[in-house]
Amino acid sequence: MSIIVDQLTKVYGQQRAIDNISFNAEPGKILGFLGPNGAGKSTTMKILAGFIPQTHGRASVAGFDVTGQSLEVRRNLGYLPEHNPLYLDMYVKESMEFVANLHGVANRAARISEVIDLTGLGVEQHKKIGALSKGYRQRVGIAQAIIHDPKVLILDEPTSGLDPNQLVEIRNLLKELGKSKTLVLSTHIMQEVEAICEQVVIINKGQIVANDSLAGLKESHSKNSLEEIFISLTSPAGFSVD
Ligand SMILES: Nc1ncnc2c1ncn2[C@@H]1O[C@H](COP(=O)(O)OP(=O)(O)OP(=O)(O)O)[C@@H](O)[C@H]1O
Repeated sequence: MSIIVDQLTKVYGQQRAIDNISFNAEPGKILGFLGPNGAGKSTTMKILAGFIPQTHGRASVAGFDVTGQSLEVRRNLGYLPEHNPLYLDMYVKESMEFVANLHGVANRAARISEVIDLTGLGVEQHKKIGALSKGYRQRVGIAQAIIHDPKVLILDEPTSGLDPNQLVEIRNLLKELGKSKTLVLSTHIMQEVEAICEQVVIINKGQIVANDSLAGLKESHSKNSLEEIFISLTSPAGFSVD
């Protein structure tokens, strides 16, 4: 397993943002990490990326412990944080060079143009990031996450802000990346999960309420769409879709 989350808990002050959660992810099976606003998705992803420490429990990425082996974790992980923080004053290509340098990427120039092509940044590559539209900024974030060709990708809402054409392109890219890599992505777009994810983990109020294959989840809840299943598992008591 390339990602192992084992009884992980994060407490902020009085609040348990995630509460004793466990799940695994493996290469070749894109895992959709779903949950309502505030459920604990970003918190979990930040712990996996070594950005914040957990309160209890363990997690590993590519066989390395996120607490004790964070350098090895970073080498093997591409992470797109929520809100995609970028240096707005940098030019697109300059920012790619900066990140490629940090990772010690070999054949830098060739790899940068390969990733610019893969993420469809070609036409915008000479602009400053601050001058890009939201969708193109999102592409830069994805490009930076994959520049070092990591084994594991954790992408927090990678398609947020994309128009329908861009959505299709980026989904195809993610699908391609997910064939060989371990890919976990969070999204609020159920259609996206249906289109590219094989595994689904749903978290609600810090606790896991579903962990199954997409097909298995549909079979065990005699509901037609993932949206209906999501609502039945996460909506406040008394609300359901009929
Ligand atoms: N630094 C922090 N300090 C205190 N509470 C926090 C902090 N970060 C997150 N939380 C709380 O932890 C809970 C989980 O937040 P998190 O960002 O992980 O949710 P999420 O599932 O990613 O939500 P969204 O879909 O809205 O992005 C929320 O109630 C949030 O307010």
